[in-house]
Amino acid sequence: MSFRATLVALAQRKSSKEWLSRQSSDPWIKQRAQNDFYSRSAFKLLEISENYGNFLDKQDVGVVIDLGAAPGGWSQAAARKLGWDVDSVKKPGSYGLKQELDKKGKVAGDSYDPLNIDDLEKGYEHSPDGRAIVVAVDLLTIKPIPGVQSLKADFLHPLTEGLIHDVLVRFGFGFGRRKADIILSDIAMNMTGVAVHDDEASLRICHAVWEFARKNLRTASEIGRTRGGVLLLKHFTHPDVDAFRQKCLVPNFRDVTYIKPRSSRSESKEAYYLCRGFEPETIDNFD
Ligand SMILES: C[S@@+](CC[C@H](N)C(=O)[O-])C[C@H]1O[C@@H](n2cnc3c(N)ncnc32)[C@H](O)[C@@H]1O
Repeated sequence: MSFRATLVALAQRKSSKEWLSRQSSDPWIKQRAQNDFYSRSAFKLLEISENYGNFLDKQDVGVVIDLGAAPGGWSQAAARKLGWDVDSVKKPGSYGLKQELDKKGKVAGDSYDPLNIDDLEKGYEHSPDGRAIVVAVDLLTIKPIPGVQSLKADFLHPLTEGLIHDVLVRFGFGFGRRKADIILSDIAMNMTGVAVHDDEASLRICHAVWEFARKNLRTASEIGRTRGGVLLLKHFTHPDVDAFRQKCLVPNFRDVTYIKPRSSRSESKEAYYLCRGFEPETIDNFD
């Protein structure tokens, strides 16, 4: 092995050790093992809900939309709060995955199809316990989760919003429930390392999620609670994000709170806006 290759190998070994040591001492990762969540992010959501009025526990919540949901920790945590239970599931399935079959007719894998039109599958049957639906959207496949209808799609694709409505109608939540009580966005795009580009991309996602919420979130008055209509939005710190908060979020929600959860690594630039009590200045109909 050359001197340079040895150095690289040593550096890799050192960073692997650091990573392993961080993983083994991370309380959230230990808790994940105990609670069987697909990701440590589940604890961020539970922590935020518990610290801010237990918005996931409200009995009137009928629809939660989880954007950027893979591998599925938030969706799992939300579905469990909404009364879904692993044992109550009758039929596993998912919505919108384009599965590819091999020559023998066995599932060989799945692929990304932004339209997801031709491959609707029957999802979980409703549990007698589950009182609400979670619609999870991600570019990546989400393993089946009780109470969660997964949609493998690009949230930024113009047709994805229609697909989300389709899921809501399909699973029995009808016209009165075509809007969400809670919209969660933990979307994180792949960072390029070029700050200007990454900042722009992250702000673009914030605007897109806000536009989606503006049209698809139930208002506090429709729900009948002053802090009803919740948007939890991940963002990455940079100078323009505060202007976005002031312009788009503050005038349309009763409370907008900046949150850096304990379970979020301190070195990470990520933080959240928790927006409660949706009372938009103007409401558009999406029909
Ligand atoms: C931090 S992860 C989400 C973790 C998730 N909340 C959990 O609890 O498991 C961010 C996700 O955003 C997704 N994402 C990024 N851009 C997206 C887009 N345009 N549409 C849908 N999902 C996207 C990524 O694929 C990734 O799975």
